[in-house]
Amino acid sequence: MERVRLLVFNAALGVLDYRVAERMTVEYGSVVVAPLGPRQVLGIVWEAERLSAQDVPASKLRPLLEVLPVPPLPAQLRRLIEWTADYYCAPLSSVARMALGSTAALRGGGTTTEYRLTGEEPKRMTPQRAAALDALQGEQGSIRELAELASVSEGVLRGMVGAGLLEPVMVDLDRPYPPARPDFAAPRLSEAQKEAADTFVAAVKDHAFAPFLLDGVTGSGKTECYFEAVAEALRLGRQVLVLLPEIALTENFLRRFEQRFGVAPILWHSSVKSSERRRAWRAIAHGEAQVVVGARSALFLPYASLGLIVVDEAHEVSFKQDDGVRYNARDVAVIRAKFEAIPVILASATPALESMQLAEAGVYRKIELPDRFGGAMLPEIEIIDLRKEVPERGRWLAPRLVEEMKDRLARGEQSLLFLNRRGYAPLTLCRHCGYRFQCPNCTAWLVEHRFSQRLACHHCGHEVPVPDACPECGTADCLVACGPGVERIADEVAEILPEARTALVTSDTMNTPEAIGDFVAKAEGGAINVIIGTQLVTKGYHFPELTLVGVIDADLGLEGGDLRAAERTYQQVAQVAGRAGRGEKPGEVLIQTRHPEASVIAALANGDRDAFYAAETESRRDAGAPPFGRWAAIIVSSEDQAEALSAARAIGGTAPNLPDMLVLGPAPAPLSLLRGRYRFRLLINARRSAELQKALRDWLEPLQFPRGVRVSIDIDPYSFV
Ligand SMILES: Nc1ncnc2c1ncn2[C@@H]1O[C@H](COP(=O)(O)OP(=O)(O)OP(=O)(O)O)[C@@H](O)[C@H]1O
Ligand SMILES: [Zn+2]
Repeated sequence: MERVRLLVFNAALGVLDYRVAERMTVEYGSVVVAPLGPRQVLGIVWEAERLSAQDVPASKLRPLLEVLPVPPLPAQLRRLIEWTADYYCAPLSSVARMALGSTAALRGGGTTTEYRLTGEEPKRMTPQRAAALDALQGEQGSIRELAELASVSEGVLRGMVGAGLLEPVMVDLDRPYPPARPDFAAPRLSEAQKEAADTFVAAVKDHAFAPFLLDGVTGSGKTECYFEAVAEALRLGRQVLVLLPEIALTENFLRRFEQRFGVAPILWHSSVKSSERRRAWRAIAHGEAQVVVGARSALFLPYASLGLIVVDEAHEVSFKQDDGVRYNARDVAVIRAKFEAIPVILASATPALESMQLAEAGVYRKIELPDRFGGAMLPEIEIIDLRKEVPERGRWLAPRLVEEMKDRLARGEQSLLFLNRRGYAPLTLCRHCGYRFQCPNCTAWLVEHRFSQRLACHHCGHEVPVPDACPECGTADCLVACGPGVERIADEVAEILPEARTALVTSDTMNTPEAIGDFVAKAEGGAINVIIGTQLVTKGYHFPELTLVGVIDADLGLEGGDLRAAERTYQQVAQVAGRAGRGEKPGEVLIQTRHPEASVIAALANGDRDAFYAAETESRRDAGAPPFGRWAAIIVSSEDQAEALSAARAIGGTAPNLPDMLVLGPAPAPLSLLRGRYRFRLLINARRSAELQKALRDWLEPLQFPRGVRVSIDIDPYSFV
């Protein structure tokens, strides 16, 4: 090639043409450095006919500067990038950036320097040094990573290097990973498991696109089944990607993987340190990384020879990214499998309605595991009507739930209390004047956190210490906490069962792999009597002694009237209920509610999943909601309210009038102020036949807005705030 078209990493520039310098070889997908004015940009060589660019005569083209020493992005991945940008109306370069993941890795292998403690005693001790010595035991990383870990400045650590307290270690960036062994500890599968596993194994051998919905009740051994498919891919020398919805779950997965295959898988998520990301990215691109487990960002990496994708807990909403490129990793995983011509397994005990519908329609092949493994029974589910069984004043647990917890404690069994609300109380107000603590940057109340003694906004991170007096009327000691969060439930448990050992499981307490690992080990070893947690503990875990689950407030998720509220409530409660009775002892679930008549609560109580899905499907069909119709949102925001409003009106005023598309709004978004930006929203409801993305592009592209205005499109939105 003499002339190349580049997708450059600058959304404003997009596509530019260059000349290939002499003695330089490039291919489609090569990652290159090109001159741009006095600066340099990174770009990917793309098929010229697939990207339109301004026509520049050959004589005016500038030569490329460098081809980076990494394998070219494969064609299948380039097609996936195009598809994603097109479907989600996102800039190509923003999507492509997700494939590069670690820019440092592009510079090739070699070595990097990390630091660790030497074990020397400091001659001069300062509080910062003491903190660092304490926090960095057994750690190794760059100065920046260690500074973050120890919460001290980089200067303090450099001083410690000088004083011989920290020593440099050379790390080989491309040191190989130990190989996973497909037959290390193969389990004996039940009949149903074997049938499922055989189907997956055959599909991996086939090397053809094959989407599966693995629909198995909680505790049926879905993981064991898809592990057989992983083993087959390993035997064939092909790579596997396992997507999990949360970083917290990777810890648990890692241990099970290690037990099955003899080594840990390769992790990919935002908390993996930079030298490890660099190593992982290079191994992935060179085909040496065998099994990668990660959060959704692992989906766009440049696997050299992918053989299987698994999306575990595939119903989870966290697969939907709500900033930057607003894509749904579950859906894009299926598309990637299509481009790669490989099987993809969506595993869940509570599949999304969309996935169920695709299975009904024959697009996905449904594989069912209707029973728990090892003869364990699904738990008994009972309703506590909070209007009749009233908790004591100032408490949140109904007497029956308390009795059952006491009973479990006496028998040495575990209880789990679920409330999807972090902190101590969701709202704090002044008893004297009624003042409510609100976030200055968002339409949201500040949530009290007793452990950190702060009021925090869960949207933007704004925090203030809990004041002694009301900031409005100045009265001292007049603040009251309204409603419960998990910390408050933990307090209540401490009062009711003072001798119980409890664990509080939220993203505030389980914020490192060590903390999660520690919790899982304790819970498995029976060192915990009562677990109190948010949605973080609802799925994935297997504690054989856990026999009682209490749902503190099943109505919480039904507030707000979100399109998927009922479905989400069903999934969350069914998942948390699924933690009970997984071992030999039977499980019991108590659901506290004020609306026992709501169809979702009734379906949970009767264990009638089919009835719930059928009713929910009909109401979606009536509403033209997914999967029968489609939604898209346009969110307009600015720090200036008037500017945001006028931009939103301009968009509303030019809305196309199409027979298969209905435009609602603009209206202030429910979260009308977020991180200091005022937000307005338009909702589009389209028939499946509509050319939604094209209509949106034709509509929005000609419009111009002031610089401070941001307009983002959300296709198939999950969040309606
Ligand atoms: N064939 C088997 N041999 C031995 N143990 C098994 C087998 N199948 C499943 N198990 C064990 O049963 C438990 C439940 O399995 P697993 O966690 O895979 O279920 P799951 O279907 O993923 O459940 P959930 O959806 O609730 O997370 C695990 O401890 C697992 O190791
Ligand atoms: Zn805020």
